[in-house]
Amino acid sequence: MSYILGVPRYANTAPLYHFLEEGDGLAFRYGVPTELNQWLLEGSVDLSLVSSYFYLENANKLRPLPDFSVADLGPVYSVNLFHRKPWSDLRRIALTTESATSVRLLQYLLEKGGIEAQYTSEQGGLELLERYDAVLLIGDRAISTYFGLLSIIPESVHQVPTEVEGIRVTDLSMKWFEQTRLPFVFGVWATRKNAPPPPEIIRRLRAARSLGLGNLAAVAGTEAQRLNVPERLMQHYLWNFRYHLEAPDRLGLQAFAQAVGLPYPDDYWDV
Ligand SMILES: C=C(O[C@@H]1C=C(C(=O)O)C=C[C@H]1O)C(=O)O
Repeated sequence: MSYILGVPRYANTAPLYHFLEEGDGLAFRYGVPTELNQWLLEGSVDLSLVSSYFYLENANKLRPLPDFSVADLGPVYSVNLFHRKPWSDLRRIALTTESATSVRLLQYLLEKGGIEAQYTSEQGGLELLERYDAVLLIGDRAISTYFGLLSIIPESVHQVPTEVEGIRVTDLSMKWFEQTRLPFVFGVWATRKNAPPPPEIIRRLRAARSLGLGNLAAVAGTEAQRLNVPERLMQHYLWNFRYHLEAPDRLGLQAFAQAVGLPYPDDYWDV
């Protein structure tokens, strides 16, 4: 019987699993974050990336690893609200079905700005702007859509446009940073509370992460090809993430819990 790891098939987690080998008691199950969240809770995966919001909601049943995250400080580039109207005029919003965290983050940011919007879960891309004021995309789809709008890849991050041909791109993580000056944690890796993670598996995960981050060009090359975007863009996208749930990230997670009215358990596996 293999230990089953829930893995999102997103470029942003590739540095963690690119060098992780299946076999020898370990198997992968791929899904989008909303699927992984449910699979972990119901027991069809043993250890998984979960949306940070889902973890906070289910903290009585789940416990995270102490040092694994998908987080960033400032822009993330792949949790994007695409819209034509200004932020304050947004009323009807189409939401990705893949995410728990960013949906809640968006609602929080709009409510905080006194904006009352209607939210509908939809699968799709920019064509949804024909029927909605805004569309929220995450992960690979958000990166591909953003790249699709750019005619050139800027030399400097300060030249990345936030509006192209009338379509505005609001990076939710950047908005969070402007308000809090803290990192934002999109995902953590967790098990069910009654099923501690085997130390040997964690050792393999940490070794794979070291290799992935140490050989980021190789990871970025594979992911750039898969998504058909330039390697330079993929490299910058990946090195911008924070994968170790360090003290500032935990503060960010705590602030997010507070923002959405959930307790912050501060309870991690000692592994
Ligand atoms: C930053 C991202 O992180 C992902 C977003 C998640 C969410 O919003 O629920 C969960 C896990 C992360 O891998 C992204 O996909 O763009």
